[in-house]
Amino acid sequence: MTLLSVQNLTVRRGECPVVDAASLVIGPGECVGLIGPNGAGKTSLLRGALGLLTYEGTSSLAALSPKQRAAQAAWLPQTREIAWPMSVERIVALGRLPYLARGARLSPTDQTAVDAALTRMGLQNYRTRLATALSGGEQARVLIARTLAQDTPLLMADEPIAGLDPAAQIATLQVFKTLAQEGRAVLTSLHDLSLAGRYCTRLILLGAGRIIADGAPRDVLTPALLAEVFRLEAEVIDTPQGPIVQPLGVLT
Ligand SMILES: Nc1ncnc2c1ncn2[C@@H]1O[C@H](COP(=O)(O)OP(=O)(O)OP(=O)(O)O)[C@@H](O)[C@H]1O
Repeated sequence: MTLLSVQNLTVRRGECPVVDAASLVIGPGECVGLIGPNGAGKTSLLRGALGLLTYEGTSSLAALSPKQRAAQAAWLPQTREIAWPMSVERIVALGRLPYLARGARLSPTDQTAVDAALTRMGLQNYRTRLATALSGGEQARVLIARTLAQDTPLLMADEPIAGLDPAAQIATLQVFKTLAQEGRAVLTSLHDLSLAGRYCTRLILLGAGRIIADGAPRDVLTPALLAEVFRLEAEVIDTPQGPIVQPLGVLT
């Protein structure tokens, strides 16, 4: 079964392709990390695949109606600020909107999904707090919980752990890994290469809009590819949990 199929996806910003003929297929059980330097095209690839940017090529998600797409994939954009003075629980419940008739109240199924999302993100005690009165990292966790409440086969997230403390970063990636183990799939951009190596089942390395490598973390996180794509001198250390990348310097 395929949860996302993208073929020859090209996204242009002006004349220039910032995603250049990218193809990828994601199935249940995969936690896929999208890595690459700043400006490589990670956000553009994710947004293009969702049909949120004009694109050439095909994407199975972009081809769906907005309602069908919302039932297939939850989307966590890079921007994390919560503007609405609502309780944490109500913000998370927004993840259920695709399933609710206009004006309808949450069903027991909806409430179960909201409760499960709050629990997964360790937010049980934040339920009644005003979301706008939380710290940046806490708000980020609330918005991740909102995508979890959407309860979709596929979760797509753009730098979900940016701004989270180390424990919250690990806890969040563990949630993503568990979702994959439960038979869903995750596609997430990440800048922490060691966490990407430890928690993702597969990494896609993007450089200047093109997919340079796509495979098992240890096959993608090589000193040669890190040098070529990130201009990074780095040591890759194998551990039982997966590869750890120790950056040593910048190549000129
Ligand atoms: N609104 C825009 N107009 C023109 N060019 C843009 C626009 N947004 C992004 N770009 C360009 O598109 C390219 C890819 O940007 P994108 O945001 O997809 O990269 P990214 O890999 O997500 O980067 P980062 O790691 O910094 O978030 C960059 O060269 C960027 O300058």
